[in-house]
Amino acid sequence: MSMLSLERVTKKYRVGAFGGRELTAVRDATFTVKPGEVVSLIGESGSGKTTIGRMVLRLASVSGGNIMFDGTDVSRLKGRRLAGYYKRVQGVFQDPFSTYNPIFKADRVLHTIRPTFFPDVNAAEWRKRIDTALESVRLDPRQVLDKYPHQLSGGQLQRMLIARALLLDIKLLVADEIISMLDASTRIDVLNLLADLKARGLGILFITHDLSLGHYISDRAVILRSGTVVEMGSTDKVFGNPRHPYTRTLLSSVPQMHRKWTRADIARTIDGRCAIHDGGDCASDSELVAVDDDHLVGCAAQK
Ligand SMILES: Nc1ncnc2c1ncn2[C@@H]1O[C@H](COP(=O)(O)OP(=O)(O)OP(=O)(O)O)[C@@H](O)[C@H]1O
Repeated sequence: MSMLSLERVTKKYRVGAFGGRELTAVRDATFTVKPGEVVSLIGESGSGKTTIGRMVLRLASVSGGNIMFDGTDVSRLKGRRLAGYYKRVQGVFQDPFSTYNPIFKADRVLHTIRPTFFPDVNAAEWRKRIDTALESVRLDPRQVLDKYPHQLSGGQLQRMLIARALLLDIKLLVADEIISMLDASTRIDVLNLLADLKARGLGILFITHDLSLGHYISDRAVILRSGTVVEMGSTDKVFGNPRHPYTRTLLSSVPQMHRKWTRADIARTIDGRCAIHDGGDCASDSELVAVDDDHLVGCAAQK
């Protein structure tokens, strides 16, 4: 059974002077994440990836559709049930430095969750759990505890945030561009760590603009273009036999690892052939069509 399930999720923001205009950041997004599955959410800058992650984490409201976690509508959770949700679902974001307050020691992020989530666990037991969580993200407690953020590397801070998520015994991690800012060797370490966590049954929504990273780690890929899912399915199929011209454009630019996608890249995809209406009229269908088992593609005219 799917653990996380998005059903036609839409997000509209009010923008412009006095909020007079509406911007649809995400339109009808539908996909799932199962336990032990890594799903990559891939798209150019501004395609709505972070907005989806924020809605899953309840940091942004949903304008339409439903986000279900283990059969419960996430947007209806309140009070203790919402706290229970955050015990199972946590996010880690791009810039680890911005998550830490420079005036406090970094391990404060590990200590402060005890009173909120585990008031019955005593200090000695909590300290043991911290050591175990740090060791499972391959950090040596003696090297990282009692240090200020500026005394630790970006990779160590990022791992400490993952350890924080593990202390909560989460089932789903929303990882939003967590390795883009790390150097190449640390990036591989953190990817390997995510692979370990997945092997232990953690579901991961891995948000990235970088297809090569998405390919490396994920079981399934969801390709977002301007807020709309244009292609999704098993990573091997989406990457091995991309059917949407936008996915093809993204893939053809893979060697430029850290480049962010621009409007011009999107415009170029419109010249490509549509996998659904090959040679015929593109009708801007909003439904994705199955082209293979676990491989869905949208009409190339979709905006
Ligand atoms: N709070 C907000 N108010 C208004 N518009 C917003 C807000 N947050 C995001 N947007 C807009 O929604 C769209 C999607 O943004 P989002 O940050 O989700 O994209 P992204 O794919 O994560 O991009 P990036 O890779 O650059 O982080 C963009 O057009 C963005 O400008």
